[in-house]
Amino acid sequence: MAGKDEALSGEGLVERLLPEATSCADVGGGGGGGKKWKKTYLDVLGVCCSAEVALVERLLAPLDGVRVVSVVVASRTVVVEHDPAAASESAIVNALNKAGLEASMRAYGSSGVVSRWPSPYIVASGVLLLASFFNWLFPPLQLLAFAAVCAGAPPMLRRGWAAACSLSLDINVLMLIAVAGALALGDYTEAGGIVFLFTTAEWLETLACTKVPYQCHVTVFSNKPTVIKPGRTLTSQVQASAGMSSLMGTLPAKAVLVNGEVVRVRDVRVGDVVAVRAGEIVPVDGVVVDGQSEVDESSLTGESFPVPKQPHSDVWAGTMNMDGYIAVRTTAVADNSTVARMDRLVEAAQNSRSKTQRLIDICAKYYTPGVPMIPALLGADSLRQWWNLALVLLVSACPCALVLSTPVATFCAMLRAARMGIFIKGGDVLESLGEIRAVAFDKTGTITRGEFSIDSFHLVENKLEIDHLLHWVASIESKSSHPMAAALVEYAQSKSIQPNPENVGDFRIYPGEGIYGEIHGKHIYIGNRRALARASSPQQVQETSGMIKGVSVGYVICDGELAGVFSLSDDCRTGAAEAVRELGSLGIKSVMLTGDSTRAAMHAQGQLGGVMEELHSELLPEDKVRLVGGLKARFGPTMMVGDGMNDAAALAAADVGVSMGISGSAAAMETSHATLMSSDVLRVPEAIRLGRRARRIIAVNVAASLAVKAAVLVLAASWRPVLWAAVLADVGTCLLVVLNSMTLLREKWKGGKKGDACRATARSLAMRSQLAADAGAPNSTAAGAGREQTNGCHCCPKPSKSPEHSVVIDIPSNGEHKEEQPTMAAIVAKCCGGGGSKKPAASRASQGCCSAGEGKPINGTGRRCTNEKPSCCDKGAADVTNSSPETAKGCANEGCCASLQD
Ligand SMILES: Nc1ncnc2c1ncn2[C@@H]1O[C@H](COP(=O)(O)OP(=O)(O)OP(=O)(O)O)[C@@H](O)[C@H]1O
Ligand SMILES: [Zn+2]
Repeated sequence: MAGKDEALSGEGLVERLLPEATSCADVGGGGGGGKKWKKTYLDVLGVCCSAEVALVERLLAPLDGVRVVSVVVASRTVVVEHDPAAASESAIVNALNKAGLEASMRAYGSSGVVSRWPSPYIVASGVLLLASFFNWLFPPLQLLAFAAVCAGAPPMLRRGWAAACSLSLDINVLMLIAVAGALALGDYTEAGGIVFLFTTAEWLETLACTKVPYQCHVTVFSNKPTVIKPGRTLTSQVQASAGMSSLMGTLPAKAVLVNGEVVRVRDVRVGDVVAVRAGEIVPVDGVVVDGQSEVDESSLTGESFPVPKQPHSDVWAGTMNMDGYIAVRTTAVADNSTVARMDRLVEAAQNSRSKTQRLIDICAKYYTPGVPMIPALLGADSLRQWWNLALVLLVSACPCALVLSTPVATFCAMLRAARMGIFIKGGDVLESLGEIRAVAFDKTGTITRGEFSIDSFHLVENKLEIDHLLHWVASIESKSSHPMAAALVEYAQSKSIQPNPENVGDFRIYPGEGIYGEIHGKHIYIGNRRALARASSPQQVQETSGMIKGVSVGYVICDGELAGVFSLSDDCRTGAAEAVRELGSLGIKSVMLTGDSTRAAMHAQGQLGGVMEELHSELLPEDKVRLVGGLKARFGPTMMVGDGMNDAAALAAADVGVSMGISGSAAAMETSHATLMSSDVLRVPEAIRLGRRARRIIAVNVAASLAVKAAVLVLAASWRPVLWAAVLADVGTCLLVVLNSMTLLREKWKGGKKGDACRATARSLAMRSQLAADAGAPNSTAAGAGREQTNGCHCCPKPSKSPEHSVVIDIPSNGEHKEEQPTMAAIVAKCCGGGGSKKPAASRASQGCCSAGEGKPINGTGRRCTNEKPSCCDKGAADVTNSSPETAKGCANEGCCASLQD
């Protein structure tokens, strides 16, 4: 990990992309000569296409004290890293404004607020042009068209002049030449028309580009914490939390420590405890240490329902505390918070160019100088016609629409993805998404929840005391982040054995095998058969084969002797089967790659209803890489979805690597090309669909801009060159391209369908009931739900409303709302194994209904709990052949699942 960080900063990526929040930090580091570098964000409305990028760079580079300039065309943002002592912000703004680029400092948190009204130049030129049309009443009115040119041209002149000075041929210059030509021909109306059309189109385009997500932010969130009124629906906030690039702006500037002290968010240190009241935005990433509440995480995960929080829950900066009070112990400083990291990624993504875009940029470079050469080749009847033709060609030489075709669509698609809780790290990734032919899923933590429950834990030959062994195992596992580790620690705790990680020495991780640690002088390995083979004699390996049956079996080897054996199991995520089926309907192959045992892979496959086309188990990290390579060769572009350390290499090797969840492993998130912010696997097919749509839209954009250009040229050459038509075609296609790209944003997300609401309710309710139970509320225990309810509930209560409505959750204003929930919650908790809550394994097991089971045919009867049912009840029947008392309780599953089969 350290090596990775170095590699990143070595490329200057981290440094280049310091977030807004750090703008005052000294990032000079070495070699800065004591200079304080600052990052300033500017809204530059005059940035219309990539042609202006060079202009901005040429304008700012000569300024003393400016270090790095980056331009984000799609959002019209210029980011300047500078030394405020040498180059002040106003100097930078002035330099850009001298060229008419309409630059302004971006206020903290706001972004690109464009005036809704056209500038006075546009209005004046429009009115004058209109008046000139009445020249049939009074011929001198013709001169008003000339006045219209004079009124509308100043902004064009300023920008064109700046471009000309830096020897670049941008659209302003082309248009000005056309206007001058029309005036020279005495065609005042035509000249006035060009000026008016061009300036109006520019304004409309700016409006379209900037209107989209940002304004919602500015209006809904302010830097001051907004108090959400009871009864207000969440959807407005969902719409508001559109783009991650502007999410940083929602962070409060100040945080309140529990002792009442108000500090700047930047000054909050790791380990500080901050107080977050109802309606406030969580200012830092951390862990809840006190209080309970529901938090709206839609800004990060795209999931529009509140997530209950209680002590030990993780919370993230930028999410909103909706009701209740929580005290949060910080786990990262503001600049390192998830939202800050995502912000940097999004910015980097916007700067990176996709293949298509690079190709188009190259073509555009030759296109502009190439087009005006054509009239010479065509030949014209008269000088006047030649001249007209030349002007039309000149206007058509602007590749604006072509250049805009890709970045605007990419930008909109990435915003759309961000709203769905998918972070895509660049246009290239988006393009690859649309080409995916095969998807490889990791099992643990991706297809399954990664919340194991221990089905059995035995001593072998009773040489040791179980309490001692459990204490050692729990102590060593406390140092591991593997999902199995958490289950083993919880299991020990449920037997009142507390782990003592401080006593563990020489802790080691063997990828794909297990872990090792030394405690109280004992050398202990915990892991699968590979670990057993590593730590004990081949004879012992032989003896243990078939000794215990279970989904996943683990061994504890103490000083070279097998001391304990345990079995554990994990349940598939809700929606996993549906996601794979949807991928199938898109013509995409799905395979499972897991480091876990073959039995575990089969078990998961059973829960999924056999939807996976291939299963590969007992893989080492390098095997996953090899298999991803194989998939690429066999099927074409391949996506890998994974969560763990053991997936990092495979994620990097895939065409698109997708990491799961903000709480997934950091290594996976760093190496992946995209991140699902929630643990919803259904977003995988949705992301692919979005990628395909983006590709289609880009293709339409490119085709339309080329076709319109071609049509104008053909018309001009074969019939009559009409200058204003050429201008209209040019600016019109620009606008069309922008509007077409924006359809990517507008469409409602349909991916969740019925499952979305089901899960939302399930998770939220199950955890609420847990909260209520903890608080000792009456009639709220899971055990309170009757059996007949269990049978009748078909596992997850179906939402009664349409999916679009069901994500609108009214925020309860008082306690009444909560009181009617426990019964529902109890049903959900009972049926759906806790609906994803991180409950202790023991309590999950006690819910009986659908907790851990076996996908294996029951006792040779050939009956199998196959599941075409909603996947929250995708739990197999119990393996009744297992004589272990711990697993015998699994028999209870049979009843529930069997009843659901009918
Ligand atoms: N901390 C641990 N404690 C016990 N066993 C472990 C531990 N870490 C790994 N193992 C064993 O090694 C196996 C492989 O682990 P690995 O992390 O490669 O895959 P996984 O997470 O189980 O599955 P997947 O590849 O689907 O995520 C596990 O199935 C488990 O048996
Ligand atoms: Zn995993």
